[in-house]
Amino acid sequence: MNPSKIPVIVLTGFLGSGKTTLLNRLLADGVKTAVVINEFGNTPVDQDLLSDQNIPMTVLSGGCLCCQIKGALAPTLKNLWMAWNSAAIKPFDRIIIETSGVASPEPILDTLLRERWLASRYHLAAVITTLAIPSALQQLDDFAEARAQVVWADTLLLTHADLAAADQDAALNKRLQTLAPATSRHMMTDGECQSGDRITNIGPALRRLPTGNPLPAHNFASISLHLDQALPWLQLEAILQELLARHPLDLLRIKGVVYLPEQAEALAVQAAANRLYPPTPLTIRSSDDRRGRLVFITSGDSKTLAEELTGIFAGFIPPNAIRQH
Ligand SMILES: Nc1nc2c(ncn2[C@@H]2O[C@H](COP(=O)(O)OP(=O)(O)OP(=O)(O)O)[C@@H](O)[C@H]2O)c(=O)[nH]1
Repeated sequence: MNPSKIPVIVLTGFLGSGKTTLLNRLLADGVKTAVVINEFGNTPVDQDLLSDQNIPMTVLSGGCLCCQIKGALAPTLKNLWMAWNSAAIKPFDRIIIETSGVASPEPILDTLLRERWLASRYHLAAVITTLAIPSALQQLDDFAEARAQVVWADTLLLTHADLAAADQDAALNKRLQTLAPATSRHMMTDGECQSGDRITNIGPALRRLPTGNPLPAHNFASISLHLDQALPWLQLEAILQELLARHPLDLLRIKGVVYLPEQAEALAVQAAANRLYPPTPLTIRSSDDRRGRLVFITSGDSKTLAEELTGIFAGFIPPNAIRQH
């Protein structure tokens, strides 16, 4: 690694596979880090899920860094470099870019490696891809983006190991042996390597240059809504479970920040691969307006889903509170 360049880690992986969970672990490892978070939905949520809110953080939402908002990456990295270069005490020693869950990493790597201004100031230290063991095989079958995330990885982190059956581990490893035979793999639970290895100690493999052949356009849509009124958890949980049951294949991700009438703190709400996770309390922030927000990512018919959401949440959302893209 060239010590005069700022290292960049690209953290990618399919929707809900554990990128933000891992990012929180990496932020706790003591290296001063600036974070660039890319979210597909136009109502960002991830920044509220980070345990450290006092770091340089840029949120690029409403599309993927690999396509719709690809042009935003270079100016963001230029601004970060200007801030870094002009500071007597360096505000960060590395950058982690968390891609959206439906991003293909190749165009992002292309920007980092081929844009001369960036390539002379930044060093691509690693491409880390998370895959949730219980759902990864299906996602690899269904989505070219999930396959691209594996193919471009230096390190594959097989997450949700605590929820995986032994035959799921074996089947996924067999598939990865074909897709990316030379790439190291590590089992993870809640952002921790089961082997005890530190993720940042895992070096990159030989890097290929991107080919410049982009994947076909994404077939995903996101719907976001703002909740004017706090819903009791039991009611919200029943609504979300019902939605997941009605859309077992196409409703790929739900995430959001909600408020309950019975509780002061906001709660992070998460569902992926048809599993609703227990909600987790977030620290109270001065900017809290006690308006909840939920983001739904679908590979199905977003118009129908938006109509369904309007019906289900009627009474809790103001008019025109649902946005699609
Ligand atoms: N049981 C279990 N849950 C996990 C593990 N890793 C992550 N999760 C949970 O899975 C859900 C999704 O994790 P995130 O880290 O937000 O996933 P992500 O890849 O950042 O999601 P997107 O950015 O929306 O694509 C959260 O509720 C996490 O707490 C794990 O190893 N085991």
